[in-house]
This record gives sequence, C-alpha cells and structure tokens, in this order.
Amino acid sequence: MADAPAPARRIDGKSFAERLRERVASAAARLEADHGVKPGLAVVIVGEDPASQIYVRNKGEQTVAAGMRSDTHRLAETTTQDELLGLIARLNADRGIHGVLVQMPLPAHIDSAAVLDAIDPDKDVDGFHVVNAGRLAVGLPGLVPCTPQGSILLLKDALGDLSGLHAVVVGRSNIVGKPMAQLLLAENCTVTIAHSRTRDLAAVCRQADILVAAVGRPEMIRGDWIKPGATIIDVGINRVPSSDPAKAAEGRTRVVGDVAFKEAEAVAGAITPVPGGVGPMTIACLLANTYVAACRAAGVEPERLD
Ligand SMILES: Nc1nc(=O)c2c([nH]1)NC[C@@H]1CN(c3ccc(C(=O)N[C@@H](CCC(=O)O)C(=O)O)cc3)C=[N+]21
Ligand SMILES: [Mg+2]
Repeated sequence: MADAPAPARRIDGKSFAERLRERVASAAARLEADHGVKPGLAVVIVGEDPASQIYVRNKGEQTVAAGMRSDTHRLAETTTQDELLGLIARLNADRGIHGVLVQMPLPAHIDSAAVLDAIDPDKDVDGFHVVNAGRLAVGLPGLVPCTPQGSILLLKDALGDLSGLHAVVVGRSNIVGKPMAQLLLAENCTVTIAHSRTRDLAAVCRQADILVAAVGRPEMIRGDWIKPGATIIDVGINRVPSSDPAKAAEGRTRVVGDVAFKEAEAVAGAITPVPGGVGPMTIACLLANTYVAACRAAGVEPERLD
C-alpha cells in the first residue's frame, strides 16, 4: 500500500498577525513622530454578550499595544437607536478618532443597516459600509473588511501568486463571503461563490485549489470534499460543547471551525487552524485599517504593511 500523503502544513495566523501588528505599530509610531497624528480607534458595544465583551477587550488591548489610541464605549442593552446614532455622529466629528467600529450583533430593537450607514465611510475600519463595498467592487481605494483582507494575506504568504487558481468561497455574507470573492478576483483567481442552496456542494468544493469556508456551521466541510493539496482557509469560529462529556455537562465549550480539521489535514496541502488561524488576522487588519484611515485623514501616504 502507498504511504499516506504528508499532513497539511498549518498556516500560523497567530504569529503572522503578531508580525503584522508589529509593522502597524512601527508605521504608527513614524506617523506620530513625523506628522503628530496618533491613530485612534473607537469601539462601540451595546449589551452584555460575553463573547462580544472578550473580543472587544482584545481589540482594545491590541490597539494600545500598537501605540494607538483606543476608546471603548460600553452602552446598555436598552440603548435606543437614536442614542447610538447620536454617539456615532459625535465619533464621526471627532478629529482624534480615525476608526469607528460598532460591534455586531446589535440588540434586535436596533436596525443594524441604519447604524452601519451612519458611520463615516472613511472611518469605517470594518469596511462594512455600502460605500466601501462599492469601492471594493469597482477597484477604488477604500477600507477593506478585515477577515477577508487577513485571509488574502495568509493565502499570498502560503502560495505566492494566486493567478489562475480556482477559489471556491462557501458562504455569501456581506462581511466575509462577498468581499472575499472580490479580493480573490482582484488576485486573478477564478472564483466560485457557493452557499447553502448550491447543488452538490461537495463536488463544487472538490474543484477548489483554494477553499474558503465561511458558513458558520461547525465542521460542515469534510475531508472528502477537498482536492488533494488544496489550501484551506477556515473562517468559522463556532462554539460547541466540550468533547469531554463531564465538562460539557458543566457548560464548558470549545471553538471549532467550519472545516472538519483532522479529516481535512490529511488531504489538504495547507490549512488554517481554529483557533490560531484567521481570527487573529481579523484584529491585526483592523489595526492596519485604523492606521491607513489616520494617514488618509492627515493627507499622508500610508506605508506598505505587507
Ligand atoms: N463590527 C464587528 N466587526 C468585527 O470584526 C466583529 C464583530 N463586529 N462582531 C464579532 C466578530 C467576531 N470577530 C472576531 C475577531 C477575532 C477573533 C479572534 O481573534 N479569535 C481567536 C481566538 C478564538 C477563541 O478562542 O475564541 C482565534 O481565532 O484564534 C475572533 C472573532 C470579530 N467580529
Ligand atoms: Mg471584520
């Protein structure tokens, strides 16, 4: 019997993100030294969702560690839409703030689309505003959503030139799937966007040289959906019960991706783990976007960060 192929290389997003944050920090330090501008990021969180609280704390700590200003606005679950829009208007007008992020999801009584629409597109460091979606679609400079941007950096590091490769993106959200497809197209990939209604999803995935999983369903993508040697970017962050039944009974959880990692690892050429893959890149790219927004506000050409 032939030997099993070597397991996939693990793409280390955690250490790539650390290096990117160091480059952002030194570029931000030069911006402050040469132009007197310290990049500032405002993060707004409404309500008490524990997972959101952890993400927001991590963002704040990493922003400060990169030598930038971090303001966190913690609002009560009962905050009205008008109160939130009032805060956004003040942040839009604040010349010391270059990035505004409103943590999603918002409580059900608030219209998320109206809130995103209210953020100044040039401070929209999430890249979620329709103006930034439009800029990305037509190839104009703007602010690019952080998770897709981080995924592209990992892909280019792993593969070099992406030209001509067939990329399959599973998931069509406005925050990951659609912008990811736009960025892959800009890298000259042949792009397929697949989703929950796609017929024979497994067969579509098996055509992928690059497979991006952004569906939000734990371990949905199986080993036999993967072309041997393919590069897998797993965007999923799903909390599932601990695999130890005693711990699960206590409510303990673990984080898994959208890809069945063990199966995929035996077939793929390279794969991002969860945690430690795309997630840390999301925050690093948020800091990079804040730096770029601050440069543009000051009329300074941003340094290349890649
Ligand atoms: N306006 C807005 N923008 C966002 O970018 C946004 C948001 N709302 N709402 C929530 C999601 C989630 N998100 C993550 C960022 C980093 C990690 C991350 O660093 N994860 C680590 C740790 C994972 C863990 O152990 O929990 C990892 O994957 O290794 C995860 C999730 C940003 N989000
Ligand atoms: Mg993001």
